Amino acid sequence: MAEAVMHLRDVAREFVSGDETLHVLRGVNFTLNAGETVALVAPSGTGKSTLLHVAGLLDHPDSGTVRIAGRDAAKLPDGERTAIRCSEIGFVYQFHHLLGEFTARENVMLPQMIAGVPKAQARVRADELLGLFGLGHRLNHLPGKLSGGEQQRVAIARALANAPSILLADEPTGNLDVATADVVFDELLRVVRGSGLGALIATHNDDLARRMDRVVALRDGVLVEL
Ligand SMILES: Nc1ncnc2c1ncn2[C@@H]1O[C@H](COP(=O)(O)OP(=O)(O)OP(=O)(O)O)[C@@H](O)[C@H]1O
Repeated sequence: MAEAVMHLRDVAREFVSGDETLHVLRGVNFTLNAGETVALVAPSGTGKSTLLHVAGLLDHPDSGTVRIAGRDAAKLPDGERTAIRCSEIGFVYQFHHLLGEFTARENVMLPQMIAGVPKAQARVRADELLGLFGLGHRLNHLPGKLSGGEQQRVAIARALANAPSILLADEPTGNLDVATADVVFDELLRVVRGSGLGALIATHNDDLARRMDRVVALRDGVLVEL
């Protein structure tokens, strides 16, 4: 049986605005297994980012459990949550969010160095990851000198830098033109499948969703399997 890398149970999240309460997540149950790719689909504004942020330990649920690496991370103190996030979770956003004053290589080295990896080792891993995305000739380029597709490839490489067990991605190719999105998405799936981690990837694109192993949809605050 596949090993679960993440387990969400009865996860709820609401936002209060004035005298109105928006129940975005109403009891999400979800298991992500090692080695599987899962598409998260839902109309805009229904809570995909909220769910990814709670699953990625960037936000707290109001109730429920977020089990990662055998522990309920939702209830841990911030320092321990950060440590789990750093070692277990890679996050890719729709916009690359690379640090503009650092080269592609340095952007991929940084999370490793924050995790305590020696500089020389971090550099080897950065070069290896960027090579997997065909960027061996762009190592010393600043993000501003890269194309949109290249920037997003660097952001994906950065998310994988600390060899996480979970990759979470929020519309990772949503900001690219259709042809580039197609290629970058296939590269992402190839590298993810080659590394054996579990990936939950939000997308509005049905064609991209179909390339993944499973598709789940967020409907009225709960996840349903499609
Ligand atoms: N911090 C917040 N405070 C108040 N409301 C919020 C907050 N974060 C999100 N929301 C609301 O929760 C709902 C879900 O937002 P979320 O960003 O998760 O949607 P989404 O499905 O990711 O949308 P999109 O696909 O457009 O990015 C929206 O109505 C949004 O306005």
